[in-house]
Amino acid sequence: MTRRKLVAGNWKMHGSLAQLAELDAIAAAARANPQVDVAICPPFTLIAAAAARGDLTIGAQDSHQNEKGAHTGCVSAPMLREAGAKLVIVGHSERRTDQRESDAEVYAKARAVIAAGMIAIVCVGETEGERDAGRAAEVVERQLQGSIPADGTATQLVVAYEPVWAIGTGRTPTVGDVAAMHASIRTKLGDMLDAEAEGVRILYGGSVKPSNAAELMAVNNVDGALVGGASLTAADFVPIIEAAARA
Ligand SMILES: O=C(CO)COP(=O)(O)O
Repeated sequence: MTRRKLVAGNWKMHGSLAQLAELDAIAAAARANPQVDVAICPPFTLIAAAAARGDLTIGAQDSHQNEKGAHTGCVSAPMLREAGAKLVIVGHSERRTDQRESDAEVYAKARAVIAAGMIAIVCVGETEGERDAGRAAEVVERQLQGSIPADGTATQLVVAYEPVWAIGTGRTPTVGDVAAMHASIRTKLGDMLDAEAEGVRILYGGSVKPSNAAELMAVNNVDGALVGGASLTAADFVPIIEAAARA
């Protein structure tokens, strides 16, 4: 099956109204490469302004699992949808660490995002210690088992494999290690989702840059990228979009 590649930028806690000017060239690159899906996930405060431009798919970086309620400081999936978000990252390792999010919470958030009519990008990935101990595949399989809704909503599901030790470090796994992990994720998704697993895109994330994007995007079962630092400027992000388009 051919899966459309998705290149999504995660701005994390970066950006400003002024920085939305970067979206001019990013949206132009998205238009010039229609075979690739492109999205930017800015902080909550910028979602509405970014989406109002109308020229680029905009997402969010987290969602509460409930639709509404007494949860000071939180934002729900229907609120994100109303602001213009089309997809939501859930279970990023920074939230699993900083906010101590469990697989069960990530599962609930993914379900909320899907129920609100958006795409959930569910992040998984091992720490360096887990990889060194030979447990990377086992850890990722456990995260998938606990965080992925397996109830017939696979068309709104994307998985992002982000090895924690590769995020923001400039280090990446070997192409062989990425291929092995993405194949093992595909197999696990097959166990959980049956035939629908073939349509689920598996993104690679962690120090994706213009210089390594082409080789990463060419790996079997790599259906795009979740990009942090290199998504903050069009100068870095556009070549990654172009590499995905050529892969
Ligand atoms: O965490 C990431 C995307 O969600 C990856 O971040 P970097 O691309 O900055 O390594």
